[in-house]
Amino acid sequence: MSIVIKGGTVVAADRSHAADVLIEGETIAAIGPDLAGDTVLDAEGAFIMPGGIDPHTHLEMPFMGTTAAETWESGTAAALAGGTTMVVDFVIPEGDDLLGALNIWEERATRQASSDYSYHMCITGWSQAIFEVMPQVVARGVNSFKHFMAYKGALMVNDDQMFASFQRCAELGALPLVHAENGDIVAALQQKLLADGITGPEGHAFSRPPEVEGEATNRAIMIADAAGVPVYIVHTSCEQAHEAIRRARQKGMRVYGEPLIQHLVLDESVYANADWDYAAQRVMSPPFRDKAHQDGLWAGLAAGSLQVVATDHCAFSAEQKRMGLDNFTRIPNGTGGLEDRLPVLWTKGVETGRLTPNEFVAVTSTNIARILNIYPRKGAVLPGSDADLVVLDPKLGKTISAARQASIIDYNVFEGVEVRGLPRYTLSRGEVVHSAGRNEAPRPGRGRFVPRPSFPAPHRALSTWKEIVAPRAVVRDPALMPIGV
Ligand SMILES: NC(=O)NCCC(=O)O
Ligand SMILES: [Zn+2]
Ligand SMILES: [Zn+2]
Repeated sequence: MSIVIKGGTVVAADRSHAADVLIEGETIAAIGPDLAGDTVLDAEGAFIMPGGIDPHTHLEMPFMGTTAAETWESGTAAALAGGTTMVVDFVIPEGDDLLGALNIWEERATRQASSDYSYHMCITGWSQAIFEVMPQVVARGVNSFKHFMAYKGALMVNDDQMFASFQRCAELGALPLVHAENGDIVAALQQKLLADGITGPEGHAFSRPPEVEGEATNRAIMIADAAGVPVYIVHTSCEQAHEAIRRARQKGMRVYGEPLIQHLVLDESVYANADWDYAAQRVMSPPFRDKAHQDGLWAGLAAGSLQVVATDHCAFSAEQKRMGLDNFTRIPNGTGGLEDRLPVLWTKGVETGRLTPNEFVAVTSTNIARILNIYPRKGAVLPGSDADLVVLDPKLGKTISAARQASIIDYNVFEGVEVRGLPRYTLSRGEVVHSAGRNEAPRPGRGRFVPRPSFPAPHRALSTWKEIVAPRAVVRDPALMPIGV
């Protein structure tokens, strides 16, 4: 059984060209003119792209005394409806039990996911047990470890713990990820704001100014450099953090930055909204910033100093957000975006000329697959690649509305935004899993785990260079040395 996608323009990260795409089974078999297959999908006037990969989701995440309401079933269905064919979710262990947590995530995902998926493992403390189990996590296809510099008293790790974990990542050929905000200063600012009588969602933004993100980003990069490992900074939201990443890259460090679609499009004015629910539903960390920061992020994506656009999809219901009605520090942090990332980025990025279609593909799919070591199985339109594809129709549009979304959340932070560039078709491993205008039911259990092997090459390059430039004692002729007293 084969499928041919006919009449479209193939848009890859490096070029665009008119071609048909032939799919046999789960993979792309051929790309070229006049291909034939059992089933024909019309791509006239549309772009054939690699399916989106969201490298940053928290489906059913236990956090801040509750659990994110978006399930693996609804979240992955929402992803496919929006053209994202793979998600990478964060496993949060309790204490040292990394493998136990991985099993819990595996159970949920295997049962519910309709898109493909993979995991990052979170390091929320440090011990000999964690040191010893990290290779087993890598052996199970999880090659990235996330560190929270924020959320003091909960998920936060200190510099010495992070340094130890980064060194272990270097040994294992694994990639450390960092949530970079100075958790000590955030906690102190939160207490000061509450004492000053600021209890509403605006307090959340005041307690996390760009400086706390910039400082932590610089520190994370310094620690990664000392440990001799590349580093990936999640949800880069401001110029201070971007500047740190840009400067490190100019110095030759392998540092990656990930803006979110929310930070690119939504700004801090939401927290001043008179409607408490509206403001609280937009509480996430880091908070939304002003236009100057947004302009910097867009420029970084075009210039290549930032590589990835993610969502950090961590979606709580309106009721859950009300846990912080009289205290902003109790509002569960997180927003959604899985279903909207591609169309919003297309509309606000490509249609405005901030990004080319090829850059769009790079930051939503190809760069992510490369950084996470699953390219070209994912993130590519090439013979042999998984047939995870989006036929994106630049004329197909909608007004975003929670009332019509696949996500089960009862609001949408992009409510009312008009977008174009919707998927005419989404294909996951050769199967049409979404067609425009049809509300597909979730297909729990069809998604598959994508193992990500360790990738020692960047680490080896770094350690080779570090060895060459390592400090060395000067060998002096004893005959020429001054005589000691
Ligand atoms: N970002 C956020 O507010 N919630 C999800 C957890 C995290 O990534 O920090
Ligand atoms: Zn985070
Ligand atoms: Zn996150």
